[in-house]
Amino acid sequence: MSIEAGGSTRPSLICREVGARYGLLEACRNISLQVDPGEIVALIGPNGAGKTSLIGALNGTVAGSGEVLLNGNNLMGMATHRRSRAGLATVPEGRGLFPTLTIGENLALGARLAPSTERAAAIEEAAGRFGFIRERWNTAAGSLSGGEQQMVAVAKCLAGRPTVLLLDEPSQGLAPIIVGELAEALNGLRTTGIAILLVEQNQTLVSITADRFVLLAAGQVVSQGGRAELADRERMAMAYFK
Ligand SMILES: Nc1ncnc2c1ncn2[C@@H]1O[C@H](COP(=O)(O)OP(=O)(O)OP(=O)(O)O)[C@@H](O)[C@H]1O
Repeated sequence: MSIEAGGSTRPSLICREVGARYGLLEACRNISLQVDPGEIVALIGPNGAGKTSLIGALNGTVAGSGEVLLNGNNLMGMATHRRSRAGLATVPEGRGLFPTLTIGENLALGARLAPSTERAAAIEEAAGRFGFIRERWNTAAGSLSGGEQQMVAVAKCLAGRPTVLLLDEPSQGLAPIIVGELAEALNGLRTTGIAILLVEQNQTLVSITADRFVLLAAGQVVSQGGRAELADRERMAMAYFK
C-alpha cells in the first residue's frame, strides 16, 4: 500500500521472512511484517526476544536473511550506508549523535542523505518539530538531557528525509513527562507519511502512539494486532512489558 504525502507517493516497508544471526546464534527468524506510510508499528516483546537484532538485520548492522522491500528494492544484502540512502533511517539504542558536535551540526550531517537542493528545507522542517532545537542550536549534543538527545536524534534522521524510521527503545532512561513529549512528536510525524517501526518496552509510549503491534518472543512473531488489543493494557502489561 502507499499513500500520497507531501505531493509524492510513499512506499511501505515490507519484511518477508527476515532473520538475524550472530554466527551460529539465530536471534530471530521468519519475521514478516509491513509498515505502511504514516503508520507507527510497535515491535514489542520481552528482553532477548530479538527486537534489536531484527532492527539490525533491517538496517544492515547485523547479519540478516530474507527480504526487506522498500520502493521495489530489496535492501537485504546492501551495505548499511546504501540502505540509509534508500530511505531507511535508524535511531539506535545509543541515539547515534555526535556528542561533541552542536545540534545544528548533527542535523546538517543527517541532512546529507537528503537531495542537496532539499537539505536546507529538510533541516528547517526537522528542527521545527521540537520546540527547543532552534533555541539551543549551538549547544553540543552531548550536553543535552537524555530526552533532548533523543529528540535531536530523531530530528537528525528526519533531516535526511527518510521513508522509514526505525526507533530502538527511544524511551529508555527518560522521565514519564518526556516520554509524553516524545509520543506527541512521533504522533505528529504521521502526516509526513513516514513509516515508523518502534521497538519499545514502555507500555505508555506504545499505547499512545502505535497503530498496530507485532509481538516477538524467542525470535519469532507470536502475535500481531491493532489498537483494540493494545488498549487491553493490563493483559499486555502482565505478559510482555517490563
Ligand atoms: N552482539 C551479539 N552477539 C551475540 N548474541 C547477541 C548479540 N546481541 C544480541 N544477542 C543475542 O540475540 C538474542 C536477541 O537479542 P536482542 O538484543 O535482539 O533482543 P531484544 O528483544 O532487543 O532484547 P532487549 O529488549 O533486552 O534489548 C539474545 O539471545 C541475545 O543474547
